[in-house]
Amino acid sequence: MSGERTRPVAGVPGVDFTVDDVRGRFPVELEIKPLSRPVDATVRVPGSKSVTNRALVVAALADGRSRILNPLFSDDSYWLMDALVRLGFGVRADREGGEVEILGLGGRVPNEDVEVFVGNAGTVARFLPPALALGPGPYRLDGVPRMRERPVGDLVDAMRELGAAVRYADGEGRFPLVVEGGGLRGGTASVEGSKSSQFLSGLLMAAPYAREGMTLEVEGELVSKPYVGITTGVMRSFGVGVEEEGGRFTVRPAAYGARDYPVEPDASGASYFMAAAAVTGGRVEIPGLGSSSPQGDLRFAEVLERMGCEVRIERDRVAVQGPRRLRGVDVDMNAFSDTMITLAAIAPFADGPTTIRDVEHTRHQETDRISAVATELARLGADVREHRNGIRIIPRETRPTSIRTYDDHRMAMGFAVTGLVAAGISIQNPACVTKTFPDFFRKLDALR
Ligand SMILES: O=C(O)C1=C[C@@H](OP(=O)(O)O)[C@@H](O)[C@H](O)C1
Ligand SMILES: C=C(OP(=O)(O)O)C(=O)O
Repeated sequence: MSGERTRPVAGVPGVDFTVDDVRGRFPVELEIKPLSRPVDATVRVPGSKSVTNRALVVAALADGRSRILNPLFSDDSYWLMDALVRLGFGVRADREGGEVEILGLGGRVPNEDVEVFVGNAGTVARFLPPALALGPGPYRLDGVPRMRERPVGDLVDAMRELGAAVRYADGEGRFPLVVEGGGLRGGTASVEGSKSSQFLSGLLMAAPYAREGMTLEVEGELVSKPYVGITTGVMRSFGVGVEEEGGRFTVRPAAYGARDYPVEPDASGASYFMAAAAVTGGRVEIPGLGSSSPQGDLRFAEVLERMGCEVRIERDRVAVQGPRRLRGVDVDMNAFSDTMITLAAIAPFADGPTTIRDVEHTRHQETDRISAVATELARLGADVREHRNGIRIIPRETRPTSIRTYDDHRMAMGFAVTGLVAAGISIQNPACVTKTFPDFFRKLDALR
């Protein structure tokens, strides 16, 4: 699992392994051998983490049986499914068949007095508390040690404004939390958006079942904006509309309808393979991801285009052809910062500096990402300038390096792409990829 702490899990019917089992199959360190020729591949990436975990929450709140098709099976979705089982929802996963069935209870949470473990999944940590306020409670939520450092206070403040009884079981502003339950009054609340968009998304998904409906006014600059569009899109698909006007989101009392819901491939996961095409001057095609995708991380393809790649985004696929020489870029990645590490990891091979701006919020994620990237790029030989909210990378010749990943899946996946072109790269603790992409190294190996 993502982190050092484990605890007994309820187990998800149809999933016959634990997160620890999967992690145990990885070596302590993995050497990445450079490719002997440019990449030329069609890569099927797993279902989107963000869409999967929204669909699971909304399906549990809907009335009746839903099937989530092509869901992501990884630590982050496992912890959500495990939580739903503990809470008393009917969940049946079929990994081979690529689906999860959820029996939703129309806004009711059946079990009281439940302990929920969220791992290091921001989506589980921030999406469940508002939904749990609807149940009888109490619900105690905890995660790995890093989750105890990640921000949640802005969510708790907004929940309290909406009439939810929620308290900190340990330190103020941090996990673990206790949600007392008893229903959600709703009404108007402000929610701070500058640390994470997940607070707003979590509140919106529970909003239809608040007695007075909900109006949320975003305070501060909302980071990772496209994720809110993913939230409202999933809600709309399950029959509930969100009115949005100038940073004000209104949801009227309503009920989700159960349905079959297909999950599109994960755009953040796809970024590593697009980057592989870019740095090797090769070609990669990602089927199933296309121009109508709500995933902001698809904008990474536009960054590659600015770096000299030829990019085609069609209705149901994305194709990237790498250039002979990659250009450095200056880019604001606030809206799609999960691909920041992917860009940083190929920046050493551009013909000039790359500047990544406005990503201070990534300091609160799996690790302090700006600092982790700066440290490892410097160890790799690049000339790096770290700023409070960004980073500038000036390419220099790379040297063999054992990359530390700080238990951050994106550090492991990003720098594995570096290893496809630089000699002597190995990845420490490669098992951390199980957070969102357990199969990542097998897919990377298939590029050979
Ligand atoms: O809502 C979501 O699914 C996510 C929102 C983003 O988080 P922040 O809003 O905290 O930046 C993103 O980094 C994360 O991987 C997934
Ligand atoms: C920031 C990420 O995850 P989380 O959902 O835990 O915030 C991520 O996947 O890059």
